[in-house]
Amino acid sequence: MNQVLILGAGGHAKVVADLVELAGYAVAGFLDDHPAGPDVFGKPVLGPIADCLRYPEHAFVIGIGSNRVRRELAARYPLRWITAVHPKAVVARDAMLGPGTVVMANAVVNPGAAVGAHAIVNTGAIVEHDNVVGDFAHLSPGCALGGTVTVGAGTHVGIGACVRNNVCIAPDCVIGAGAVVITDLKQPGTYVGCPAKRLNK
Ligand SMILES: CC(=O)SCCNC(=O)CCNC(=O)[C@H](O)C(C)(C)COP(=O)(O)OP(=O)(O)OC[C@H]1O[C@@H](n2cnc3c(N)ncnc32)[C@H](O)[C@@H]1OP(=O)(O)O
Repeated sequence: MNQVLILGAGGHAKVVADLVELAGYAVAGFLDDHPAGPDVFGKPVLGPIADCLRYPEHAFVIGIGSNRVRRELAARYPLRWITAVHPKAVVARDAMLGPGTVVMANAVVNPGAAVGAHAIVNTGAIVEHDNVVGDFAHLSPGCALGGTVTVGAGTHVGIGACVRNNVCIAPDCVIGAGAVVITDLKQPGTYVGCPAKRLNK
């Protein structure tokens, strides 16, 4: 059985550990620069993240919710990244999931969809047919993308947000909790409300 180490040891890392084990891997422990305690989810925190290079035999996954941090860690460390799918997620047989991507319980990834590397398809998120979801994106719990939606790399779609079919969202956007996106969002930025509008801050 593949031994997996998880980068990060916070709340998201716990959920990742749970699904990684349910997906058939053995979680050896966590690496975190500022852990809250010596163990998480019954597994030890073995050291800071930079120690990952001391474990060439292990496979890895990043259990950190920040899209920016996942991007930085993936660029810094040339590790063997697993893709992990919760056994109660539904992933079409032709859907593509990149390395480091996690798909959580009750999420659905429908036919023709492609999800990039180190993305998070969080609990109950719906990735409809022919969606293209970029690297380091995060689809929060309960969000729904209509058919043929594109979500740019590094974009965070907030909890419960909806995106109309055929809409394209630029990279590095934040879509607020509960937002309803009905037109293309061409500029990076934070968008909230129904219909979603750019937040001027
Ligand atoms: C398992 C997990 O937990 S996964 C993570 C799930 N979490 C999420 O999905 C969180 C998504 N984040 C949000 O919705 C945030 O509120 C953001 C990113 C949109 C905005 O956050 P901030 O930049 O900190 O904005 P802030 O809270 O200061 O609000 C600014 C304004 O936008 C409004 N606003 C903020 N969020 C929303 C929203 N989701 N919908 C509508 N209006 C909003 C606020 O009421 C405020 O309005 P005001 O200026 O008229 O008072």
